[in-house]
Amino acid sequence: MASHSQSRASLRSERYLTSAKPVGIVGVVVNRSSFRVKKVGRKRATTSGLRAIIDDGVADSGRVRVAVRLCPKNSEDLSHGSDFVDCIELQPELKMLKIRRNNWISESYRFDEIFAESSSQRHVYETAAKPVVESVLSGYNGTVMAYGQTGTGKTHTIGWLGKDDPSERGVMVRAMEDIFANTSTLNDTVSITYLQLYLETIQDLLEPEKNDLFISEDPKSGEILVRGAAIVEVRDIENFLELLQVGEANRHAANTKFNTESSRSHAILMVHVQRTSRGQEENRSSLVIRSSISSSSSSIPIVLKSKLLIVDLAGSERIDKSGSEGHMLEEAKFINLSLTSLGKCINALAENSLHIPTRDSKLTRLLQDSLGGTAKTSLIITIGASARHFSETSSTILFGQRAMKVVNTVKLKEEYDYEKLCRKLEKQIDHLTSEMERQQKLRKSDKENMERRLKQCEACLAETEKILVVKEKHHLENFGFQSLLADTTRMYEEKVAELVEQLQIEHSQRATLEDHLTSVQQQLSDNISSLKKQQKAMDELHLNLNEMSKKNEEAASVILLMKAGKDELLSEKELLCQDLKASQEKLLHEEMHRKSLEDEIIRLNQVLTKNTEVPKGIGNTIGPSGLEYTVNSSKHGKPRENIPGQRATIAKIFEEVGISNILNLLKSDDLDIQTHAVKVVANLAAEDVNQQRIVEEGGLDALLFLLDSSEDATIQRLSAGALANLAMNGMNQDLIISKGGARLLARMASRSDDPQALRMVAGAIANLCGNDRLHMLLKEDGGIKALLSMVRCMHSNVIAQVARGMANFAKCESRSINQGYWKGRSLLIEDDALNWMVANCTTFSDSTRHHIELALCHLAQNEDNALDVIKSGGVKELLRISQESSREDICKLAKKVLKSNPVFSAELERLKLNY
Ligand SMILES: Nc1ncnc2c1ncn2[C@@H]1O[C@H](COP(=O)(O)OP(=O)(O)OP(=O)(O)O)[C@@H](O)[C@H]1O
Repeated sequence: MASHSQSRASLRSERYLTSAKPVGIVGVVVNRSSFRVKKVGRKRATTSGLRAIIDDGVADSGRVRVAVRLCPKNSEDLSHGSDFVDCIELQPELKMLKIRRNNWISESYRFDEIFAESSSQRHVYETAAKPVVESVLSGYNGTVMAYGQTGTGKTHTIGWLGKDDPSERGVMVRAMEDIFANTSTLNDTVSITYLQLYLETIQDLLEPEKNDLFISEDPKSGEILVRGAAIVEVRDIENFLELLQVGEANRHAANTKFNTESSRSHAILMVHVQRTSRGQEENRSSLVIRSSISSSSSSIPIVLKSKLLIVDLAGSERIDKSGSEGHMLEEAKFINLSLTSLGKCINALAENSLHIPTRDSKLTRLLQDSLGGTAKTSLIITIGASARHFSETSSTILFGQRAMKVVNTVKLKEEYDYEKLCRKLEKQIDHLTSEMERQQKLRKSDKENMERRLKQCEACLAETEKILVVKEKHHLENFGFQSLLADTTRMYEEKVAELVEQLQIEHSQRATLEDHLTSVQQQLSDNISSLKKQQKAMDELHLNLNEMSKKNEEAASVILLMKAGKDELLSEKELLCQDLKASQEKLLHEEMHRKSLEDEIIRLNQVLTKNTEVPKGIGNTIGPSGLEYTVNSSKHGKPRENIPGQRATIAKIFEEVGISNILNLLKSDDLDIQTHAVKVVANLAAEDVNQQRIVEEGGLDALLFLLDSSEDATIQRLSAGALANLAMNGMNQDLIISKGGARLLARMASRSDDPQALRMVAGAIANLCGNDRLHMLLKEDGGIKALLSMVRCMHSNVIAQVARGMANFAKCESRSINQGYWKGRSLLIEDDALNWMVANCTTFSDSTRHHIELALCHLAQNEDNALDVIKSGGVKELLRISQESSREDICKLAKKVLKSNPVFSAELERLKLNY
């Protein structure tokens, strides 16, 4: 890739190419008859493809090949058709043409190709130009040139763009198409330079400001260069066409007699093709330099550079005939000068002259390489058939004939990319240098190791020698010492034996002493420990003694105290005995008194019972207190005590017996006494004055206890009656509820079927209903539900109490609402009392009915109950009450209720009822 971009860069400027880049040029002379290029897509063309191209290429002899193309007659020719006959006769199959001077004289000429008027552009290109293009793709220089009289079709043949009709494309466009098709954008570059030679001045047609460009020759390669000319890289055919059009627009043209759009300049298109090959280029025997490069450089890219010149010469015509004047005359002179110079060069080349006058004109200079140089050249001469231009046609044909004699020496040009080679070699050198350094280091360390080991060996050797010398010396001395040593040893052994003996004696003595010492020490320590023990025992004895004497003292004082206490106790005992005796006497007295009281109570109860018995057929009424009073005489006409009389009797009992004694009797084990006591308490509770004392003395608790625990139905009924009486008082109501009285009453209501008992329970609950503060608690304890449930016994007295309770409840609730203490749907309705009221409004006795009516009116007063009242049919009932109730106040109340609430009026309207 790097080398590729390098190649591109090197093509941007010829100056750079020729002066700076270190390239090696390999000149190879080849002598091949023809070139064949494998046609592959430009993008697919590969390096190996290029190599194949090069290897397969076969060059021709190198002679300039000349083709003749006959131009179709133009309008002018046709208009002069009658005056002049054609002077040209073609024999394409023989590649010959005949030119007639007159009716008698004609000359025949053979050319490489003859193109008739009808020859297509494609045929002309493929026959005359394509071989040159193929050789260029193979790395050789090539030239395709058109020469001929003005208006004979040079530009048509060479430079026609064929924009409207692609079949009309000329050599330039077709050549570029082939080049693009056979090169790769990856490895190859194609660039162009487009020049015109006008009035002996070279102008860049792509950058027209570059005028009067200078021609030079590469001293090494002999290549002709135009300094400063733009070399524009071309990507594809479209890109080329654009550039060509730019160039055409800048080309100088004028209207001549012969051609209305005559090219007055020579146009030279230079196509630079650079192809890069990579990989193993081993078999290039031609590469002399290869042998001087090591085998490792075999992958160096080889760059093939070739150049294709496509030249559209200006028209060759006789000045007098062309009708040029003034500036155009100047033009014509210059054109003819350059063409004449071209002719001269060709003549010289054809005659193998030593001197070729290429420097006579810039045209010949530019074409130096194309004619007699290293390029493969194809010349297309264009002629007209009209005899009018016999002279020009004849000279053109002669020009072509001479050109056919010019022989070129085709050369292949390859370059090595030395920079890349250098880089690669430098890399190898670096690698080898580092490898060498590494080896040197290894060798150095090996050498050091060896030297160190050698030194060690030498030292070892010296040491060994020393040891050997010493050993030798010792060996000699050893003899003298041995006898002396034996004597001395003997003597020492004897002395040692003596000493050992002495030592043994001393040792045994010492052991004896040590044993003695040990036994003495042992004895001593035994004595000391026994002394210590004795001391300790003494100390303990002392302590015990002290404690005992202390305890003795304490015991003596306690005994004294006890004695005093005993005296005291004895006197106390005496006093207590006296008290006990007195108490026993008192107790006896009280027992007797109690007995007499009990007798009295029994007697009184009997009296009371007799008095309160209700003869059959006579209804009882329940007083506001719930206590039963006889209100009528007995059936037998026997006069009864009236209520004040009873009260007086009870008050008398109360005064005489005392409330606490009576309440004590409630706890009696005797059921009779208990029953009588409950009766008395119940009757006492009917009096407001007694109620407070009964409650204060624990009467309420005792009654609730009996209600809860007694299994006797009479006691339960009487207790309920007593509770009913106590429940008349507001304060008691609070206490009854707080002590669970409502729950007990509700339980009794659900368990009992005795109408008398239920009447007491209903009376008690009805009294509690009269306290609006307790409504919620009463409901929560099941009081309301219990009240309603008792209607099941269908006993009028019970129902009367139930109705009274409802009236009480509804009235109090209504009052609370009015006072703002309560809001919302009635608790009675929640427990389903309303439906019963509506259904039973007219069922019972007057007093019961009044209670129900009142209850209904009060419920209807509450707006929140209105819908329930309507739903239950209560409106109709209210209307009836307002109209039919036997109590005036209830009638009024019902009317008021109906009037006050518009929903009732609406309901009445709906029912079509009037009030
Ligand atoms: N083979 C051909 N077939 C059809 N038309 C042609 C052919 N040759 C030339 N012509 C027509 O003849 C006219 C002149 O041709 P052209 O401009 O190519 O001549 P020329 O030789 O380049 O002239 P000049 O030297 O003055 O530039 C053009 O209109 C061109 O189309």
